[in-house]
Amino acid sequence: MASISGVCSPSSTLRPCRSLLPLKSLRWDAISLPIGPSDRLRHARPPQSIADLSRSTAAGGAAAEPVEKKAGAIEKDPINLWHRYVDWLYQHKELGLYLDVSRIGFTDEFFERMEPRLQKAFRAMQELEKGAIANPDEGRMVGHYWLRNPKLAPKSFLVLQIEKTLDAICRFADEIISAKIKPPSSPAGRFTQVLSVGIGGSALGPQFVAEALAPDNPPLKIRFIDNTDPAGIDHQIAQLGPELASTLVIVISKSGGTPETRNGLLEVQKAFREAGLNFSKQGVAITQENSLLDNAARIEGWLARFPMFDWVGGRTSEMSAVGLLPAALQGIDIKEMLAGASLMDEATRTTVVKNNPAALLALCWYWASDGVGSKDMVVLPYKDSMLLFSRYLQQLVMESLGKEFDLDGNRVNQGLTVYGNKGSTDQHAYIQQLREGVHNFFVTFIEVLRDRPPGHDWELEPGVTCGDYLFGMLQGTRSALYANNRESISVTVQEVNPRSVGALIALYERAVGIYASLVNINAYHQPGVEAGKKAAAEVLALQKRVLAVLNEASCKEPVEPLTIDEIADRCHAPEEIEMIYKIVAHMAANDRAIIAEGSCGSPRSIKVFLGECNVDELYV
Ligand SMILES: O=P(O)(O)OC[C@H]1O[C@H](O)[C@H](O)[C@@H](O)[C@@H]1O
Repeated sequence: MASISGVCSPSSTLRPCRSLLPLKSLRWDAISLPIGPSDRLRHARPPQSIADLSRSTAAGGAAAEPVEKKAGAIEKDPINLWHRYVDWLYQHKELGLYLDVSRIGFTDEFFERMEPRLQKAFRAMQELEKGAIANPDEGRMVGHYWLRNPKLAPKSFLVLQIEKTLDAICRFADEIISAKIKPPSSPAGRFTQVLSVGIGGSALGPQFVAEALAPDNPPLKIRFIDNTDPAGIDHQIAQLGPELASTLVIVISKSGGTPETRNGLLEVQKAFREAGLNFSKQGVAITQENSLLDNAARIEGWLARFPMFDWVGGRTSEMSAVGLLPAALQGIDIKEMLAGASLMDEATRTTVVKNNPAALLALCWYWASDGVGSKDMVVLPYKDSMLLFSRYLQQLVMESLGKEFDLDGNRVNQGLTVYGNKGSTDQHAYIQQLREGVHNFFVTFIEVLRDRPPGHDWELEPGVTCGDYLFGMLQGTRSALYANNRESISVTVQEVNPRSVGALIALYERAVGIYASLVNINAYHQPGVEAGKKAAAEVLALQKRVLAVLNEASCKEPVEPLTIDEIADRCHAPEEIEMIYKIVAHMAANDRAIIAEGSCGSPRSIKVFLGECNVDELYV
């Protein structure tokens, strides 16, 4: 197809038609929203203080209760602080994991007041583990805890399913690594690369674990396609180059119908065709039985298919085939990951709050963010390999806790914002603001005691190693923040290994579940995600209508160029005029046979027609 992008070239600048209202001029009382019974309480006036904020949400029906003003709770006396540290320090001996909550200033009264609600949360968790429908909106059980202890699953067929799948994963990974299963036309004679295609919960766990645990020379190297960005996909495929012939493509999607993942698959399949390779001999699907993906993989005879279970949510799927197969292919000991998670699960089942690290975390989050997400959680692992932990937690925490309604249907707009990268790198980026700027966060430090494998360390100056610096940076930042009343939690592990990573995942999964109970929300659904997906589908449907209208006008003799207003009119979508302009600009920038004459900066001046019309083309 001929394509001319006219003046809508990349250098054209798109400007808003009118200057936007400065944010400063927005006033609380100027915002008028539809007010329902619970809205009325929330919107009556802006919250004046932390306590007000909690109260107003509680009044709206949420489980959040007011917490007292916190300034007085920050202990500054070093000896008292040491006592607080010792009194509250949690240790899991077998895992070598510590949790220090001493730099969160909750009071004994708060702890006692929360006790009954924590007991309620424990009971809810026990029911969940026994197979209750813990995700009522979707009518689903929530069973990720069974994955690391199948005997807990409430039905014997579930136990079998879990055990059978784990065996199949181990066997398949062994056969791939040992080249018992080979790609048909690989010069290497074995699979050397994994290309994982998936998004959200079907990517973040495998990405985090690969970064944290893959050995320097894994049996198979892994790379990811986790978006529908064509340039990103091209980059991954180009990086593989001729090694595409030795690449195992794992397509991961619980639903089997996520558009980004489908697109990634179609792009990869095209690359296989162009390279003269047979995709089905190198493709593996991880998805729910009978999903679109599962059916395609079965009909096309892909190399293997592994199940995802209805009762495992995407963001808690790292210990299912989703996380275990990619990990096993990189030579990561997945049984150790499961063992670490299982040990942590046991530890977080205790109903003695002080001995339950997940309950302590949930309690700290509640205290620090007033039970309404008023402060963000900055996650700072001081270890490069843990870089993606915050990104992984972002989905686990924010998709689970970021909810508009509570379980009783009250509007609560709950959530807990998570961000962070790693220390000490971030000390040279944004710690300045954390120390001195807006006080809207609390920190979680992740400390790893072992700097390097034994026998590799050396002193770069007398008595001091490189790792000592990292340690010093962490401790220094923790102290400096606390001195300025900025609270923090510290989680310490001996080293980053499959066991500790499994334990950390399990710890945060449980903490999220307990916190969700404390604020009375469903942690296991994601209704908000659907709105964006629906809107995206509508944009694509509109694009087809635009193309149909343009095609008709461009098939006329002479060709009839149309203004954006005319296109909107002929699409019977005058209210979509801005979106139509954006569709035209996007297609024009991508050599899509659209000719847009005029200036992109003046949308009304544009006249559009197709470089080629197709009388037979059906766009709708
Ligand atoms: O695994 P899939 O069905 O492809 O879903 C991938 C992701 O899709 C959505 O965005 C959900 O909000 C995520 O929770 C999910 O992990």
